[in-house]
Order: sequence, then structure tokens, then C-alpha cells
Amino acid sequence: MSTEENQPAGSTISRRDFLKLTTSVGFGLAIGAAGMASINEKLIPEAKSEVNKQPVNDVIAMYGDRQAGIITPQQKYMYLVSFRITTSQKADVIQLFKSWTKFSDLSTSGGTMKTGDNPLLPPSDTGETLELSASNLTITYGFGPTFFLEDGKDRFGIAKKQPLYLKDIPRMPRENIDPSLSGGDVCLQVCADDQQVAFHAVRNFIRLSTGYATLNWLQEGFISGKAGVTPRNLFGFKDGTANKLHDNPEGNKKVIWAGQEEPSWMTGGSYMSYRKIRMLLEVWDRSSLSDQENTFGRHKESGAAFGKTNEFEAVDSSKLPVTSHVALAKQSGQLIHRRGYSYTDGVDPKTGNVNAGLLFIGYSRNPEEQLIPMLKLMQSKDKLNAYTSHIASGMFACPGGLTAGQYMGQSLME
Ligand SMILES: C=CC1=C(C)c2cc3[nH]c(cc4nc(cc5[nH]c(cc1n2)c(C)c5CCC(=O)O)C(CCC(=O)O)=C4C)c(C)c3C=C
Ligand SMILES: [Fe+2]
Repeated sequence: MSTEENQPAGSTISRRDFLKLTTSVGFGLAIGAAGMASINEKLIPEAKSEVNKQPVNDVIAMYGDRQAGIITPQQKYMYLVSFRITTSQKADVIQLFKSWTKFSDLSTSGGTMKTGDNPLLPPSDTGETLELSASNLTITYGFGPTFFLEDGKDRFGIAKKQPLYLKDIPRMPRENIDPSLSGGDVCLQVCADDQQVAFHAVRNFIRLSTGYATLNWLQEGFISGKAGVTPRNLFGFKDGTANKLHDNPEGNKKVIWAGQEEPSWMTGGSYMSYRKIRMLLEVWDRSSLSDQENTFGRHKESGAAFGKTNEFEAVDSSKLPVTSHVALAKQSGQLIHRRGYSYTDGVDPKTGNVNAGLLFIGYSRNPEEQLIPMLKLMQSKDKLNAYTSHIASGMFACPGGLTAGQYMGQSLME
């Protein structure tokens, strides 16, 4: 765990924080349109029975200076969920964020909602995590450009608080972006080491959004590998090696955390850039090892850059093919904190090929300086383009962390 990461919390402390939150923000909320039971009832925490008591060493604290899920070591599973806010009332948005925050507190500390005992009502908890632990669940919130301004309209009176670099990623050469899989008002990155725990959270965020927001799109990712070892992507290459270059508080400050020029609610926050990138596995699998290695400028097995023997030895750009992926990243002179996950989406009905690739997630202090020029360069020249196609895109501003009793987005909304 990085030195900057929020400290793990024992479940007792978290549960007490949770109760504090419950009393301080007075959750007597009624769910909208669906006429479901009150959120208050739905979100009453229930301790797991002695039999089902879970270990507390897999809880990642939700409270701290920064949101969890950015420099947190990558969990095995990730869902990325985009919502469109449907209410025009700021007060409704606040209610939604309060109930999401309350659920985030409960689920990241390993709790479950009270299942309820009225046979005539739907159970309050969907139930699939009753015997499961927190599994390092993290929930990272981000706001898209349309949350601030949509068609020139200041929807919730917060346009003047829009962060400096929050705009959609501009159009790029060669891309095939599907707007229905891109953007959104609010994005939640939900990660856990147990897929069922992660999906349970996603499902309940959707449930709680009834009457306030609708689901735009939902992506599901996975990575695998031993702790502390760089995971491999679906092309079989170690992916994430260069994150080591900034893995210290000073480096993170330069690369990840928003600067002082930003509105105060972004203090401790960051920008999340998202690209869904299809990887043409069948084409890749027919290419020679040397073509594959030339594409990245690194060796497949060791992950070492050309001219080196170990994965983490410094890259010498003069030894790399000029249009290799790593050479172009180096040419841009920028660093990005990458937190990518592989995805599979079944079979492409047009070709019979596997639909699979990378959910690229990059965190940066200033995407205009760090991400966009790099992406432009790569989309124009990268050898990797022969094997990939960008099909979705998004940019979200992630606020700083929370203290118990606050709700996510409070310093933006109030
Ligand atoms: C614009 C940002 C980037 C996109 C989009 C992107 C797509 C992408 N990358 C890989 C695989 C690898 N990327 C690697 C390094 C790397 N990639 C980016 C940025 C984007 N990648 C950066 C900034 C870097 C680091 C470069 C450096 O400073 O050394 C590597 C090498 C190992 C590593 O450092 O992680 C691999 C492998 C794929 C497959 C992909 C799209 C599908
Ligand atoms: Fe890359």
C-alpha cells in the first residue's frame, strides 16, 4: 500500500463513523418514482452474524484526504458505471449523493443493509454479499463536463465551480467512438477483489438512483497477477510498469493530484480519463514475437525496455523503434497514473472474433497537458494502432476525499 493511501480501518470504527453520518445528515429520504420503501429503512446496517463474521483486514478506508481507488493497489475486478442525472433539482442531486455516500460507507466497511422482515415488501438488501467480506471494495466518484454545463445550461448552479481542465477528450485520428458508451454526468469506479461484492455495490447504486438518475453505460473489467507484480494485459505484456516512476508522495503530487489553481473542492482530487480500447486479439496472436515486442519497445516476458534486462530499468529511448508505444509516451515527456483493466464482451457478430480489450483509466493532475497531447501522438503514429481501436471515451473530475459526516460532492454542491 502506498504511503499516501488512506489507512485501513477496523470495521468497528467504520461502523461508528457510519452511524455518525446517519445522525448528522438525517437520512429520512423517500425514494422517487418507483415507490420503494424509504432509503432510511433500506440502509440500516446489520452486523453479520457470528457465524458469518468476516475478517477485517480487507477493508480499505473510505475516509481520508483523497478518495480511495486512485493510488490504491489495483483490486482484481472493476466496474465503471456512468449515470445521467434526470432530476433538474439540485436538492434531489444532494439527496442522491447522500444516499450513495451512506451506502458507500456501509459496503466498503463490509456491512450489509438490513434485509427487512416484511414478507410483503422487497428485501432491503439484494442479499448476495451477506456472507462476504468487504474484499477491499473502493468506490471512486467523478463528475463529467455535462454535470456542470449541458447545452450551455448551468443545470445545478455549479458551472462556476467547473474544474479548469474538465472537458471531453477531443476527437482523435483513427478512433471509432460510440457516444452511447461515452461520457456521462457522474461516473463511479467500483473495484474489489471479489466480483460479487463489486457488482452488489453497482447494483445498489443503480437501485438508489431511482427517480434521480439513469444508467448510461456499465463496463466490467478484470486483471490478474500476484500482489506487487505488474499485471499483464490481453496482449501478454506487463502493463503499468511506468507507474513506479511517480510512486511516492512528491511524484504523485506532480502527476496525479489536482493543483492549487483548481476550485477548492478539487483539493486532493484528480482527473480520470477513460478510453475503451478494443484489442484485435486474433490479429495480434498471428504476429511474430519480434513484431509484438517492437510494438511496445519492451520485451514480452521480462517487461524490460529494449537494451535492458530488468523491468524497472530506466528506458533508453534511442534503443526503441521510434513509433513504438513506449517511445511515443516518452516523446510526449509526460507521466500518467494508469489503472487499466482488461474486458471481454463476447463475440463480434460481424466477424465472429472475440470482442475484448482494455479499459484504459488514467489519473492525472492536468489531462490537457499530460493526456491529450500524448493520446494525439499515439493515435497518429503508434505501432499499436494496427492492433487496436478506440471505441469509447470519457473525462471525469474526481473530488478530494471525505471525512465522516460529509457526503460525496458536498463541497461542490454547497
Ligand atoms: C494516452 C495514453 C495511453 C493509452 C490510450 C494507452 C493504451 C494502451 N497501452 C497498452 C499497453 C502498454 N502501455 C505501456 C506503457 C504506457 N502507456 C501509456 C499511455 C497510454 N497507453 C504510458 C504513459 C505508458 C508508460 C510509458 C513510459 O513512460 O515508460 C506499456 C509498457 C509497460 C508500462 O509501462 O506499463 C504497455 C505494455 C495497451 C495494450 C493499450 C491499448 C489497448
Ligand atoms: Fe500504454
